[in-house]
Amino acid sequence: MLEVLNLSHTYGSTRVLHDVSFTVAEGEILGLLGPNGAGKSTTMRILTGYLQPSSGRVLFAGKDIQKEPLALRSQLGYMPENVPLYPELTVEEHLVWTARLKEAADAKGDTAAVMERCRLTEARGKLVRHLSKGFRQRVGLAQAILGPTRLLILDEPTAGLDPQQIREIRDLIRELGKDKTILLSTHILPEVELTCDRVLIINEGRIVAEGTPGGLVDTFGRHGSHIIRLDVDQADAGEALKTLDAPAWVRSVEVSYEQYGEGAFTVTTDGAADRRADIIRLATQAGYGVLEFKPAGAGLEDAFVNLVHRQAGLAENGGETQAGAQGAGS
Ligand SMILES: Nc1ncnc2c1ncn2[C@@H]1O[C@H](COP(=O)(O)OP(=O)(O)OP(=O)(O)O)[C@@H](O)[C@H]1O
Repeated sequence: MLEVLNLSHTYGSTRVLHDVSFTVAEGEILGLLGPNGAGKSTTMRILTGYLQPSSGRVLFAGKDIQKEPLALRSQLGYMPENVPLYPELTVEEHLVWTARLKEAADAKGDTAAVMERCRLTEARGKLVRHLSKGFRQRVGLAQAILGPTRLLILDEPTAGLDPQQIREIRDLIRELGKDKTILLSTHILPEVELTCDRVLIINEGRIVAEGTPGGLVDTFGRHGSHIIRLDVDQADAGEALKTLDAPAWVRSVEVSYEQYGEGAFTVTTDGAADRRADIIRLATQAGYGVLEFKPAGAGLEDAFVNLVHRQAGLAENGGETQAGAQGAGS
């Protein structure tokens, strides 16, 4: 549905996007995940036509949005990071006004349906200035889906919400995802794990990995820390630790008896290769029995931290900064 081709962007003399390319397929919920300043908002502003890229193209249903902006505008719902709303209007007045701006034939009818969908009906008479942040986000989402919207672009939709509000907005996004294509940005990992079908990880203006949340965990979980539990007691922990710490590719070993039980060690490798078999071999060749072996905290968070660290390490060593991780699990 959306094709992003070689986008680059420069603010003044600072290049913040480097040759960013990806596609968004019809019906999917795609997450753009990256730390603060990675270039998420810049990418989204370009996709919505608010910002002209320094170079690159965006095609919506095959049409170049720079040449034919209306092809996208009428079918796009955009929720910026801070939803601008008029505080002196009620929820309903605001949405009817938005529906009229979007040239709805039945502004009141469409508003009623959208308020129902976004669970705003009970708050219809409230002034926007009296709404909680969670309700303001719902009004932002309601505005975005009014009209013939097929594609929703949501910039940090849960930023600044409390845990209950976050859950409600996530549920709502998933529900909207049943009949809309959604691209959302976030720097919060559980967000993509819980909401998205596919994830792009962006760091320093580059797409450094792409895949399903599970696929990325699988790929990058191999390179991080692992828990190994051996048949050694407390007294022999020092000797076992020395054995595990011997190879140059081991970055650190910690005794983790308290967290993971007697005989447990956390082994962190340099991330350059999959060392799982090597760690087990190291222990067994030294005569230890391996009782348990598992990745330490194999969440997307570890995957993400590993990836960003690896990218930083490669850059320091003058290597290629693109981690070449595209396609993991997708
Ligand atoms: N209008 C601007 N002028 C100059 N630099 C900008 C401008 N907007 C953003 N930047 C810079 O561009 C880089 C990318 O910013 P962007 O807002 O796209 O990142 P982000 O991933 O959305 O981060 P955040 O979550 O913090 O908003 C940052 O270094 C930021 O300081």
